[in-house]
Amino acid sequence: IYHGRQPRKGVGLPGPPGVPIIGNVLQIPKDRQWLKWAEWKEKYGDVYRISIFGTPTIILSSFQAATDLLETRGNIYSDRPTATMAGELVGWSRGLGYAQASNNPRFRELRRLFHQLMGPRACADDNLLNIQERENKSLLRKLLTDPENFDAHARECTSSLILALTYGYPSNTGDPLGLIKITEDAMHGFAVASEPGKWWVDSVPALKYIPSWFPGGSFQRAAQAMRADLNKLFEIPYQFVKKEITAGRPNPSFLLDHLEEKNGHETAEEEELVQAFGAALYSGGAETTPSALTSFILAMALNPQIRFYHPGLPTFKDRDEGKLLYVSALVKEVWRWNPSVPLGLPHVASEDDEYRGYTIEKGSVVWANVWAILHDPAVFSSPHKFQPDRYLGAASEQANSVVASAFGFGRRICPGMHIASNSVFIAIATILTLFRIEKYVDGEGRVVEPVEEYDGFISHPRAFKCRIEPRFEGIESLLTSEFE
Ligand code: HEM
Repeated sequence: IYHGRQPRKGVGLPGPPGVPIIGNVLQIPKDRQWLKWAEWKEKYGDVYRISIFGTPTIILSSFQAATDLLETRGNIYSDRPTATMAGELVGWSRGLGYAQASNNPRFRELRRLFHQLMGPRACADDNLLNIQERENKSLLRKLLTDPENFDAHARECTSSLILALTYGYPSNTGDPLGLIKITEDAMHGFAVASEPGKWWVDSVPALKYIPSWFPGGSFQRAAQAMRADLNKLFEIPYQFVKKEITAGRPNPSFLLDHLEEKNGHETAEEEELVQAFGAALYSGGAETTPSALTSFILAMALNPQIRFYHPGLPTFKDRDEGKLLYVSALVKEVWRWNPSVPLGLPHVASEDDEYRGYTIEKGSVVWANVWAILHDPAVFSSPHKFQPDRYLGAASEQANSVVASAFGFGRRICPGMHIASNSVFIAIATILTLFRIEKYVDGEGRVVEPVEEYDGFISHPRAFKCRIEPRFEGIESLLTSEFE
């Protein structure tokens, strides 16, 4: 771990030399930074320091270091860096991901709402599990009728689930308010505004005072358009529920419970907070779960030897009775093989700290290289291979605990991890039961190897083709009757 160096007290961490002012910026690729950072681990150890425009930036590349700092000393490392573009200018700092934790009642309140809607207890509740099974069947039906667009279906079904849970918005009536489009537009803005290195204003916050008409001010126009999309996401679903209440036909939902509890006495601040909560659900969920589902399909196309049989359509009840251990192992391997958030989200040191004799200054940005942790050959042998059985059997304890790193660490750990685990679990169990996933065969009978390539800060397999075919006849009627 120390790479032979003895830690010395009070000194700065090792790291690649940079240049004045911009530091190591030019050495970091625009895409898949985690690979470069994993390379640097080999040279500088599992805790090293780089500089981004003068900001000390600490990269943690082992489970030990990430848990020591971000969990054990979580009170020091639970803030986020200020994100000028996505957070301030577009407005996502009203949600959770960009909120500061220290002395921020809003942070605690948003985490509490997440816990209430999708904490471990809520995610074991039959009502929620039934909604997840129902939304999953809609994914299965789409795969049956239009298998080529599996990627789009995974996205739509994730959005539908959030809309159903939060607002009771029905997914089987064709999206009359166009909410899926509204969420997609806002989320596109979130992804673009959050792209590391894309916006100068993130590195030089004083640029935020440049007006939009000024040369170089085009980022302000981009921010305004993205902000307008975000405002729609705040307001339109919220107004939908209020109208349904007035019309006397609201579906059960998180927001309905909340409004009933307030009984017409909601303050403007409470209204804004609960709207921000709805948007926070998307910011965390809309890209990640579909990325995991698409990674799963890619893994199956690349590993046709993986098979799974279950009599009838698997349910959460089967899981809870301990019948689907192999599927649980598959889910974990999906988290590990292509972690959806390979660098997690950045944490900030809110005071000076010392670790292994090195100094970490207040204000340092701290990233856990989740990808490197999940591809550490000391924990996961042949880390590039997709091998679900690494979580089964006597020697699997370490793999089982380290794989949770896919959801981050400490006070900022992903609050959607239980619902995401449910979604991916039920999708994998049922898809493998009903469908064969194989490599694509072109018009001339040639097998087309899917290429394993990824894009984005939320890492998503690049578009690839495969065949998703029913394993047996009569799936349609099975799904329809079960659905009804
Ligand atoms: C494939 C599934 C998912 C993965 C791999 C994932 C991973 C992560 C990671 C690594 C973080 C950063 C944790 C840290 O700072 O240490 C995070 C934060 C977050 N996730 Fe997830 N996530 C997933 C699904 C979801 C879902 C479904 C939701 C909501 C519906 C969600 C909501 C959030 C939110 C709001 C945060 C920010 C929390 C905070 O800053 O306090 N995530 N997630």
